[in-house]
Amino acid sequence: MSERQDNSDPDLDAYLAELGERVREARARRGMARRILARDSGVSERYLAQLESGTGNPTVAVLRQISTAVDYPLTELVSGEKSELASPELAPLIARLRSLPPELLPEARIALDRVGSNPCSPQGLATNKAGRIALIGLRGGGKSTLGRLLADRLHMPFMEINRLVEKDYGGSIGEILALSGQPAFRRLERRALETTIDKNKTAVIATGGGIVSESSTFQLLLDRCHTIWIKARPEEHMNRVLKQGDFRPMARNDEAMEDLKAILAARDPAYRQADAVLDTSGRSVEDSLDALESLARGLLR
Ligand SMILES: Nc1ncnc2c1ncn2[C@@H]1O[C@H](COP(=O)(O)OP(=O)(O)OP(=O)(O)O)[C@@H](O)[C@H]1O
Ligand SMILES: O=C(O)C1=C[C@@H](O)[C@@H](O)[C@H](O)C1
Ligand SMILES: [Mg+2]
Repeated sequence: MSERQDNSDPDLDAYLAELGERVREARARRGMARRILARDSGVSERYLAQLESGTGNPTVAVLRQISTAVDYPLTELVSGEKSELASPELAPLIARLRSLPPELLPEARIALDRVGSNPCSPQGLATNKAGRIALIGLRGGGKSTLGRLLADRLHMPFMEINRLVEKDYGGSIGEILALSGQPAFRRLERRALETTIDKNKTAVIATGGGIVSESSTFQLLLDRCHTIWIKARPEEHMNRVLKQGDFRPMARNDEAMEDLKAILAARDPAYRQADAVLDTSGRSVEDSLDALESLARGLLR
């Protein structure tokens, strides 16, 4: 990697500032603290900080290491031109189509044609969701607290994806991320979701905050569950996460609040795709639960 030799080119300065912003956003969408990206990419934390602030002039090799670690296309990182892969609506669709065996592609095309010609089709798709309610959103929103209580009220099983992942792996989420890394965690998360959907026609499912960062897993969730985004003000997310004794996916440092806001902003377009939204800011658990129950009953009707 090379340091800037001079700063006399305003166009280059603007480009490097935008490049830094894109790296930061890709990192936030994955919920990776800078320290973790440094570990996974092999690029020093200090250099990443420089790059993100627009004062580093990275080589292509360095950008390639970063793009692999955050699993974001190198060409988009460099060019800033958003292809379909950067669109939160299109990317999961494309990922889903790519994952299909070739013999199913004609059937997929026919299904897509039907969506285009039949404005009532969302109702048809909703039947795939059966009686499953999935709660999504950043840590501390209240997915576990409210999900368990909602399941009691609706007389449904309560499933917690992170707990299923831990059971499958035989260790904590922290250990999975430290010992096996993000990609392994995302594969376990996908498997836990598939099993939960296969085994439960009705359930309240609490997901991990980062499930939206893996397009194909998120698309599966949107297709097969009624989804509700449980949100709160950034300060409340932070206070609640702190009370639980760890910071993930933020880093334990002075930038934690900045990280949290960046993660929320990067994931906002994905979280917004939920079928309903519940804001728990400044509300009691009981009050939020009542509101959640009425949203859930509305979706299940
Ligand atoms: N209105 C509210 N709704 C839900 N939880 C609330 C509310 N007000 C305060 N809380 C508290 O906030 C915390 C929410 O934590 P919880 O573990 O349920 O969140 P989560 O979304 O499951 O987070 P994670 O992604 O870490 O699993 C709990 O300690 C809960 O008591
Ligand atoms: O928001 C996130 O990126 C995460 C949230 C947690 O539930 C865990 O799933 C993991 O720490 C990642
Ligand atoms: Mg939880």
